[in-house]
Amino acid sequence: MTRTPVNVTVTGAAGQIGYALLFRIASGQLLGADVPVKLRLLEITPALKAAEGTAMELDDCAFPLLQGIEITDDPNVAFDGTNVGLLVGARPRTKGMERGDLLEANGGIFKPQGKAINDNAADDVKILVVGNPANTNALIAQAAAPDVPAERFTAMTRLDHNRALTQLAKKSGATVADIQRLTIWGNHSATQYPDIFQATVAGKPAIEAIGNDEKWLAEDFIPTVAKRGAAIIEARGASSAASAANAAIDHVHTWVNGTAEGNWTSMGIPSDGSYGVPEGIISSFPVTTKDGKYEIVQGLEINEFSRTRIDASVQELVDEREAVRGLGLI
Ligand SMILES: NC(=O)C1=CN([C@@H]2O[C@H](COP(=O)(O)OP(=O)(O)OC[C@H]3O[C@@H](n4cnc5c(N)ncnc54)[C@H](O)[C@@H]3O)[C@@H](O)[C@H]2O)C=CC1
Ligand SMILES: O=C([O-])CC(=O)C(=O)O
Repeated sequence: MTRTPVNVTVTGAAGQIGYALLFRIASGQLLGADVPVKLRLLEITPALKAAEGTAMELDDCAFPLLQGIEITDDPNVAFDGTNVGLLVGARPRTKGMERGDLLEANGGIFKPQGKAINDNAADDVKILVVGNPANTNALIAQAAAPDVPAERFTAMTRLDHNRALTQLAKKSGATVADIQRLTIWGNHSATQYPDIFQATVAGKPAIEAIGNDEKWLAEDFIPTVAKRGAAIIEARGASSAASAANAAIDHVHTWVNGTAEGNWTSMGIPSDGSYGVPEGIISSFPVTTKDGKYEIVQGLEINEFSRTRIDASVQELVDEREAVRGLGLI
């Protein structure tokens, strides 16, 4: 193996998503079956021992691509030379809690981590924020990293995208592989808007594939996707973990390796003002990726049904930005 290993930092490594994520990274599913990796695990001091346990298990897998594991409670060490940073560590939402409740507690985590990324990461660093509220946590980290290009900070809405794919596949009697051009717009929260108006199912418009059932769209599909996180908490007694880890793998893999011709994905990215989304907020958009870069899909027609819902979710992001500004976090 002659390739230089890629440094991948995972925060919250001893948590439930960390446990579902690290083994997949080490086995080559994040970056490719021929890309060696070095892992840096960041945890809070009381969780270091648990992180060590996970590292022992990683050792015991004897992954050929895994060229080192470092465990630390110091963000400056964790992000030293980082090429890919997965910011997972945060306080998960528990029953009855909305994401807004988490802004302040998690802001205190993402500001110092953004600074550590700014001061220590590799020039090509790519950041995915998973920890909730993911979009605004990404904004906080980005604001603390003025020397890193803003577009390197992204937030995860791929889990929402994947959830929407399956719901649409079930309704239309197709498989997820038949579906293209689905979009999640806005915030990773209950206001998010999963948009099927541009989507196709086995080549035909998705709206036709669901028998033009707008009632299902408005009253079933959208709330099911948008509130899936809460439904998982209700069912499992804990927030989604394996599916979240899977979506993180998908997000970074697509960012690095590209979208398929004719298709796109959804990523939370800093808005450039496209589709009337205020510049600077980290909102989910339809994006294509190529050569490690992403671009917002332009020129889509947004109907009235979609416009209202995109605007509502974007407004929530604007309000979250105001809230963290008020707290001095950006
Ligand atoms: N964007 C998305 O689609 C999803 C986001 N999430 C979010 O992901 C986050 C993590 O979820 P879980 O792994 O289930 O939580 P968890 O509680 O099992 O693990 C979180 C870990 O983060 C660690 N941590 C806390 N503060 C830290 C800090 N300053 N530095 C490093 N590590 C720190 C904790 O010690 C803990 O081990 C939560 O915020 C959750 O809401 C979960 C599912 C989907
Ligand atoms: O809802 C939560 O707290 C966890 C999460 O983000 C999700 O499953 O989408």
